[in-house]
Amino acid sequence: MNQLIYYLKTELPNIKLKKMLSLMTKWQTAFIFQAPSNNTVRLAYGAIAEHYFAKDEDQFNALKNWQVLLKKNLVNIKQTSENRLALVGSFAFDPNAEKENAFWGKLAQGYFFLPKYTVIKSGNSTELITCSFDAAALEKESSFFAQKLQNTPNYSLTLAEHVPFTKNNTALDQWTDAVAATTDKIQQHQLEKVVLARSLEATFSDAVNPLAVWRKLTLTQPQTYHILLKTASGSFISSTPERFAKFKNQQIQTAAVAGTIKRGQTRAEDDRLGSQLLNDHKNLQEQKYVLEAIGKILRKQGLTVRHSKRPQLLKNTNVQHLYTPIMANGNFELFQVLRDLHPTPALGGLPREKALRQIAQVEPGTRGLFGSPLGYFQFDDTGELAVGIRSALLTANSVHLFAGAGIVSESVPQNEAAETQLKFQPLLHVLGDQTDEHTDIN
Ligand SMILES: C=C(O[C@@H]1C=C(C(=O)O)C=C[C@H]1O)C(=O)O
Repeated sequence: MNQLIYYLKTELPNIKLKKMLSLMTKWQTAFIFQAPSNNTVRLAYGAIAEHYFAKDEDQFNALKNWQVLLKKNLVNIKQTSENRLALVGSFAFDPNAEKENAFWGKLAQGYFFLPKYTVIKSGNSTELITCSFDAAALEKESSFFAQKLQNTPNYSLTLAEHVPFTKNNTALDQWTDAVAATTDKIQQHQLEKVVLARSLEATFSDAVNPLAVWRKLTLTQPQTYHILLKTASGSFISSTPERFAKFKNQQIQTAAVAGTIKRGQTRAEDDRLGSQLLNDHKNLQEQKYVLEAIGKILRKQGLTVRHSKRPQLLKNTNVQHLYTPIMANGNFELFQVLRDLHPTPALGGLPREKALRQIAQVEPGTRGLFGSPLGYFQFDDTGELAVGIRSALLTANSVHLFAGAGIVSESVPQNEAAETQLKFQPLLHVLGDQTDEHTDIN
């Protein structure tokens, strides 16, 4: 694509998020990104340019090349100083995956797009960035869209259309067998850690509305990211607690998130479980593998790496994790660092290639976007990506949920199954599931 793309940034009056969501129902391609405890929401409507990764493509290199090409063709018609135009979307977990799952459709290999309209809402200030191939039409398109936003009715949160639903969870026995076989291999020192995932399909009597699911997740999971990638072939939604990378000039922030226990019913029980986790050998081992691997990768790129010695707790509504924020400074080639980091042993394992082979062998299908970096790349070389866990693919009446757990030598298959069950809870709850599953893990 060698056409010039003109863009214009304007400030909008204060508009409610509900209106922004409401307007989004009309767009086939859309994206929303909100980081934890951050009052900034990025919303993208429509694609003016898009990139589906090809099978076996080096996805990080492909995105880099596409970004460079677009950058050459972007024209800021007002030359306003700062603007936050960005490519938005998701990579795939394993572009070389041989198995397939038809439900991923065109999203299987990952997808990024340049939005036609970008709305960034930070508190009371709202910015609109409009892109067009037609410079003469740009101002008109921008004000027309702004008007539509203001005149749209508030979005209703009704999820009634989602119930009742049926779940298909038959593969659980197969999954615990895979965990047992993997634990054996780890005990025989063939591997150190492997993260195994399983999926669950929920079928509804009616189409599931991805925007209602996104909104409900923001209300029930306040401590996580809230990300939605909406396309004609399905919507991927993630309420992940895990940062993959937040980057700007000379700095990358990432995190080791690994090691999990349930939340307590009371404050005292919750504290007890938290301190149990902070002192649990098996979970500390999971955390250590991730932290050391990330540190090693960043140092190899010549970066100075800083993090605390001991992990802290990251508390979500249904689970608490061991968590170590990591800061790296220095000169770096962004896409090289991202390629080297993915997948960290929080989603893949150690040693990486062997763990990925084990995953490919025992998991029944492809992970698609589950566990992949998803987020945005601004053209000023800043941006943020999260790890697409606590996630689901929504296609018409059907929702495929995914959850994984880190397997190490002390893993007990039933406990790992319970851990994945807990990780399904946030989405199941939002989808209207009332059944009380057995979710004990210790
Ligand atoms: C794989 C998932 O989570 C990952 C595995 C964790 C663990 O094994 O303790 C914790 C957080 C994530 O890094 C998931 O939620 O699906």
